[in-house]
Amino acid sequence: MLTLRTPVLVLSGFLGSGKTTLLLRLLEEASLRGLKPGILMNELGKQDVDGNILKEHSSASLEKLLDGCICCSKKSEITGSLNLLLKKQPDMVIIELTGVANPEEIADALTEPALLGKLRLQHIVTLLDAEHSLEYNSIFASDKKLVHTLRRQIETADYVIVNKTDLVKPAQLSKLEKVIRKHNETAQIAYTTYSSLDLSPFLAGVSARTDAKQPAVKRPQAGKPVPMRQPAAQHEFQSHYHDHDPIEEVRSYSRVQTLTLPCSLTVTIHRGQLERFLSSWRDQLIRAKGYLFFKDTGQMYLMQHAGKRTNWESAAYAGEPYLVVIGINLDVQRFEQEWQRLTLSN
Ligand SMILES: Nc1nc2c(ncn2[C@@H]2O[C@H](COP(=O)(O)OP(=O)(O)OP(=O)(O)O)[C@@H](O)[C@H]2O)c(=O)[nH]1
Repeated sequence: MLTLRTPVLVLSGFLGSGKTTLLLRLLEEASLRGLKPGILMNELGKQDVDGNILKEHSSASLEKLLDGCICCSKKSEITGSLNLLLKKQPDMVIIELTGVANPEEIADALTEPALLGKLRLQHIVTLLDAEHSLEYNSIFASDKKLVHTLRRQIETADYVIVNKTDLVKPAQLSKLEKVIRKHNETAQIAYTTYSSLDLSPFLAGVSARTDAKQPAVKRPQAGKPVPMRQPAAQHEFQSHYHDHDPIEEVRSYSRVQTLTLPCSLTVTIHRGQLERFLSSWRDQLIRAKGYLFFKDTGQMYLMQHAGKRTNWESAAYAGEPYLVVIGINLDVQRFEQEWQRLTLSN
């Protein structure tokens, strides 16, 4: 049977940048296209404000992770929530992150064994508040982790939406564009009010599983659609696409790629070799992890590689070993070739 992974659209951006406003527009557009999205919402507080707004506007399936950031305290719960959503067979999953979440952590969570092969990261969309974004670095200077997270929100996005343009002068937008380009040369940039833009790119390739019609959702506050700006590097951006799974039909255009590589039990590479291999890719690697069996110790290990560090833990995992790699603008083809060379020559 042909199994298609459910496409995932991640909405990131600092508090108040316009994520929920965009989500409501996406739900409206999805409804017009007869699509049934599932939504995972994460809020920092115990009060589910956005979830309540959403319920008023749409009947889309909703899972909530309240009172903690999805990429920190709630990380372990993502798998359960996404599996619950998947039971409702959505045509796509939209994840709205808290303002302080790092989207790469979500890419990481999607590679958990319980989700492997079920979901495909399609796009990471980051919203920026045109009025305040430029001030964040100085306002939050003492909070290095937050400054890093806000930068990663820009770096990992394949679409950056500069929202609330009604509140600023054009000169502010030029400054913002320079900052975006400093951190991300290839993302498509759109300038919007009330997150209003052509949403086709986010829903392209998503098709309905059932004939079930979703009730229409109400429009959020009106704003004129602003066409998506096509940067000169668009062609280059799209060429980063790589369809790893031959039976996969839904393409991913995300800058963040996830690769799952088999690593047969008969392979006899050593841990040091694997560490050297991963560190040779450090410029394009965000994370690598997997269950790997090493003949020299006769032991299965859970390997976690992040930054310059690789941790090994013996594991009781009894399935087929594999390596998951998460990269940014990763040369996927070359990575696969080098991986094959390494594992075949041993
Ligand atoms: N003036 C102006 N207000 C906007 C615009 N877009 C959104 N807003 C308002 O800004 C507020 C925050 O918008 P949301 O969509 O809730 O932002 P968010 O990113 O989901 O916020 P958090 O849930 O706090 O992370 C709401 O009151 C919106 O109506 C815009 O383009 N211009």
